[in-house]
Amino acid sequence: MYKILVADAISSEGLAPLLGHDTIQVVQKKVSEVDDLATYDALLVRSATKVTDELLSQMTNVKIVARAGVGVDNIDIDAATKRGVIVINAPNGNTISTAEHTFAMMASLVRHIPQANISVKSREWNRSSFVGTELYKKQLGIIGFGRIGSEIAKRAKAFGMGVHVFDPFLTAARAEKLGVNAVELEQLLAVADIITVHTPLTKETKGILNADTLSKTKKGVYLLNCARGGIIDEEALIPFLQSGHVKGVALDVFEVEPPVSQPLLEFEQVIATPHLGASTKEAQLNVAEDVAQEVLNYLNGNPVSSSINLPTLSKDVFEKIHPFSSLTKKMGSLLSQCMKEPVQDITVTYGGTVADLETTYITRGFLSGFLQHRVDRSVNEVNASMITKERGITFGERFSNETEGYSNVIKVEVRGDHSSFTLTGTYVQDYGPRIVNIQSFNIDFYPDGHLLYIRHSDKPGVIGRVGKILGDHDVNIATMQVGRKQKGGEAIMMLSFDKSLDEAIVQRLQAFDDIVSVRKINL
Ligand SMILES: NC(=O)c1ccc[n+]([C@@H]2O[C@H](COP(=O)([O-])OP(=O)(O)OC[C@H]3O[C@@H](n4cnc5c(N)ncnc54)[C@H](O)[C@@H]3O)[C@@H](O)[C@H]2O)c1
Ligand SMILES: O=C(O)CC[C@@H](O)C(=O)O
Repeated sequence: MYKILVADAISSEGLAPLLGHDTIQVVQKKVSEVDDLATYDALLVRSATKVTDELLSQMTNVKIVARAGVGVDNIDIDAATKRGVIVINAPNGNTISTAEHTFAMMASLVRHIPQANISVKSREWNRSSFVGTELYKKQLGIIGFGRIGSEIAKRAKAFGMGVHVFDPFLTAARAEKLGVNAVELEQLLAVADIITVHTPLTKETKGILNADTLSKTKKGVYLLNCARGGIIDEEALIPFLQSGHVKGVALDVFEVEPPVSQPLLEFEQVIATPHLGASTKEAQLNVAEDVAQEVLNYLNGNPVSSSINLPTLSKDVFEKIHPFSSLTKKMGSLLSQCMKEPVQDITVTYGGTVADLETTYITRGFLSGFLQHRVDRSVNEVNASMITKERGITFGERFSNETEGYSNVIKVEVRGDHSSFTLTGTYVQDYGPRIVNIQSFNIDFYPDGHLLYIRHSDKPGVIGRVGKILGDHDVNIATMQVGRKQKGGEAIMMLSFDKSLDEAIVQRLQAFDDIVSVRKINL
């Protein structure tokens, strides 16, 4: 049974994909009203709930946090990642609503509609105070040209406006396709009659419109922020409003929400809404449906397409990758149990058909399998790279044309303080995962269950003695593979059993002269 906590006001209709399953219980309550936080598998929020490290530490069973919206600034992504909790959002569902809201704010701003509305309702008829400005032929500056920014550009062009955009990640081809003028920030500031911001709030975008950049704008400029509070520095705005340099400002978002003591709200020429960009029936239905479906996918072991802390994969791609990431997880676990010393570096080399896939995900599979024996917290594809780095282990990927006769091959080399260990695996269609080389010994076995890895001398009688000891302890050998490089040199054995071996048997085997080492492995 999966338990899902819906902690903010999310469209009930949109949660339909999660309802009506015998195996899923959906609870709609604020976090503060829940006393069994540790029993929940998934948490769904909008922006009201702050998903902090502290909250996650209480939700010890949570596997996924879903944000029904775009911005994830109310979620501590690093804390979630460290705990192996996937964070997803709903990036597309509220784009149109927010673009339309921004446009409504822009029209309201230049035509003084909110002020005129208050005036008329106060029984005044004061037409001369509300003379506005046309949008037609005005120059619009858009900072941040993603989903919402580009929808605003389309609408601005329909209004006959010139559109200038600043976005360091915007390609010239996309700007040309959308018919906008891609410029540097300074050029945008100099040319725009109206500036609207549509970036996430990051270290780079916080205060992107500040005292310095505002001083480079045209006198009489209008500003809008329907993205995140803080992208326009609220305090820095005040003198520009007082001097009339900034003619008007429209704010849907604030550095502190609700903005109870925000002095900007005292200005007649500042209009505001209470974070309403995404507040339409359509947007709320869209984002709720999107996250509900994604949570269902994740809990059912299927890929999610809008993860913040995991590479996003389509179902097709996931199906291609899954056999390889399962193989590398086993390889990581096997290698970690064979090589019992501190590790400095891990290199995963891909050859053949697997090299064309999203290998970062497959490498994360190896890291999570490897680390699960070395860390005391849950590790999975979400937090594997982060924990590896935290442990000071470097890792990288290589690609090779060498396939050693297989259609696909994954070779891992792990370098430790005193030695290194290599392991090669392949996935054979209709047959499954195989380990085909250990430490340059060719071998062929299925990486699963209870195994024993023995390094020994290639001498008559060694295999017989191993068999006898196991027989003496009533242990049935399920499979046995041997490999050697040359006659009479060192050799390896990989045995599999139906149950885990007692440590005493391992000790007895280890005591033989001709046995170099014995490792008990559980996969
Ligand atoms: N008011 C609301 O209710 C509401 C609703 C939805 C989204 N939002 C906010 O709007 C913002 C944009 O949403 P979106 O869906 O368009 O996101 P998006 O990711 O599609 O677009 C953001 C764009 O900002 C650009 N960008 C990043 N750093 C930049 C920088 N330093 N300078 C200039 N551009 C930069 C990115 O390249 C990207 O193109 C988000 O912060 C989101 O939280 C607010
Ligand atoms: O949940 C909301 O209404 C706000 C959503 C919006 O800020 C977002 O980032 O998607």
